[in-house]
Amino acid sequence: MTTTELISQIKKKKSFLCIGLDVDLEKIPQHLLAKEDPIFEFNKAIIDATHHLAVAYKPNIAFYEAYGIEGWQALEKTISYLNEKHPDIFTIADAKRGDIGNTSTRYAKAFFSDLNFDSITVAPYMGEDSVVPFLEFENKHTILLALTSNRGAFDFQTKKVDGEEVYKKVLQTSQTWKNHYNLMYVVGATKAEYFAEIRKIIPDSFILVPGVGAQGGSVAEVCKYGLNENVGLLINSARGIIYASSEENFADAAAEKAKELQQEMESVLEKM
Ligand SMILES: O=C(O)c1cc(=O)[nH]c(=O)n1[C@@H]1O[C@H](COP(=O)(O)O)[C@@H](O)[C@H]1O
Repeated sequence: MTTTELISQIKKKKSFLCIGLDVDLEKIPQHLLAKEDPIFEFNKAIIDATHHLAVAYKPNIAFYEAYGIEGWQALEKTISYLNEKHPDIFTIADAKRGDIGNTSTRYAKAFFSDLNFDSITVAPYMGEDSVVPFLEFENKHTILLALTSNRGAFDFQTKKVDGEEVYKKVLQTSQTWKNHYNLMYVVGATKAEYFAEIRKIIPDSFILVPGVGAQGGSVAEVCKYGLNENVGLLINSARGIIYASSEENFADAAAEKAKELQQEMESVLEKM
C-alpha cells in the first residue's frame, strides 16, 4: 500500500486507529475454544466488528509463534482475510526483526512476499545493512523502533552518544539510507513529551504509536506535537480494545472501545 492510500483512508474513516491483534487463548472468550481455530475466529470477529473504525491492524507475531504451527496458520489466515476482505486496510507485522543483511532478506521475504503484510517493525540495533533489505520492497514500509513505550527505553535509547540521544541518531541516520522514504518509526504513547523534538527530525514520516489503553498513554497528548499535515500518526491499542469483554458480546464491546478512540481522533482531525 502506498502512503497516499493510507492517508486517504485516514481521511475517509476520520480515524488513525490501529488495532493490535495480540491474541492470548487465556483471555479470549472461552466459548471460542471449542472452535477448530479459536485464534482466527477471535480475530475475524474483532475485524468484522471494527474494520470501519480502524485504518490498520497489527498482529504481534509473538502471540502466534507462542502457539507453534497452529499459531502460524492462524496468522496466515488472519492476514489473508484482511487482504481479501479489506484491501484498503494497512497491515503491520509486529515482528521486531533485523539481522545481518543476508538474514534480513529472508525476514523481508517472509513478511512482505509470502504473508503479504504492508509493513513490519524492525529493530535498528544492527545498523544500516540489517535494515536496507526491508527498504528495497516498493510500497512496503519498514517501521523502525525509535523510542519505545517501555521503561527499558531509558536503558539505551535516551542515553547520549557523542552528545546526542541514541533515538535521535536512529532517526537522523536512518533518513540517509537508501530507500529511506519507505521508513516509518515507532514512538511509544508513554513518551508523548518527546514528540516535539522528534517531529523536528522527521517532520514528514508516519509514526506508529503503541501504548494507548493498557499502558496508559493518551491520544490527546500524542497528537499535541505528533500530528503533521498528513496526520502522520497511527495510534495502536491492543488489550484495551480486544479484551473489553470476555463474554459472548466481546466483538461488540471491542467495537465500542474502538469507537471511543475513533471519535477522539475524529475531533482532533476536525481541528486540523
Ligand atoms: O512495536 C510495537 O508495536 C511496540 C513498541 C513499543 O514501544 N511498545 C509496544 O507496546 N509495542 C507493541 O504494541 C502492543 C501494545 O499492546 P497493548 O499495550 O495491549 O495496547 C504490543 O504488541 C507491543 O509489543
